[in-house]
Amino acid sequence: MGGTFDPIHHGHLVAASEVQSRFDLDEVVFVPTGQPWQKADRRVTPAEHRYLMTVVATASNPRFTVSRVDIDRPGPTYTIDTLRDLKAERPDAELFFITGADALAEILSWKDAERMWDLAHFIGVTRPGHELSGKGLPEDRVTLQVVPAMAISSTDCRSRVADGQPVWYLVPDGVVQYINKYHLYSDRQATWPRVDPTPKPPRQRQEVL
Ligand SMILES: Nc1ncnc2c1ncn2[C@@H]1O[C@H](COP(=O)(O)OP(=O)(O)OP(=O)(O)O)[C@@H](O)[C@H]1O
Ligand SMILES: O=C(O)c1ccc[n+]([C@@H]2O[C@H](COP(=O)([O-])O)[C@@H](O)[C@H]2O)c1
Repeated sequence: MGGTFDPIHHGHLVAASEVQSRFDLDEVVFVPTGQPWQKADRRVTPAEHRYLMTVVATASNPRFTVSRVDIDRPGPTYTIDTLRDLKAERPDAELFFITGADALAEILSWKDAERMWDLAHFIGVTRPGHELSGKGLPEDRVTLQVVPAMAISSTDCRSRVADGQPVWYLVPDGVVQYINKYHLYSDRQATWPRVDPTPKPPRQRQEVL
């Protein structure tokens, strides 16, 4: 499952868990994006923070792992490269790519979209507020899957932190604590690519989380 994960939330985790169970997958690999080129118009938290929050969020599930392939590859992140890198690491694996309804609707705008179908089977999952459709996509390479509705977005989580609202139970507890520890989102200063996951001294605004 690829994503910017800024931050990872329970919508991502429920979707991944549901698809793992439905398709009896051995492993769900969470792949945080390096440079999400279709989000170039907004600030994105340094990749190292997003990667570490994803590790924290998935650590307790033995079937969940996190890959660095996208954050270690220079340049814009393209799923065609993600799939090639994962296939190179796991030559015998059958790959499935999990994507939400909103992302699936844009998939034909992705780089080399027509070449992706040979590399993985795509699972489009339901997401509140978005219509799930496989229209225009190859039927034998795309499966639509209903998952429990979680009306959560990373955008909303970031806004809540910035506004001093809680994100408890929208994201895993460890992610709340990670956000608090590194003061993410509270002052909107964590901009890519200035990566500095070094703990900063505690500040007054800690109590907002
Ligand atoms: N609540 C959700 N339910 C189902 N799928 C989701 C949900 N949130 C995100 N996804 C899917 O997870 C993948 C990664 O999403 P992403 O990291 O961009 O999260 P996001 O909440 O959409 O972020 P943002 O609000 O910053 O755009 C995408 O395929 C997206 O469609
Ligand atoms: O390959 C592309 O051109 C492409 C364009 C936009 C998004 N993606 C991938 O789609 C996944 C979800 O992306 P996002 O931006 O919604 O978090 C993530 O793995 C991205 O790398 C891929």
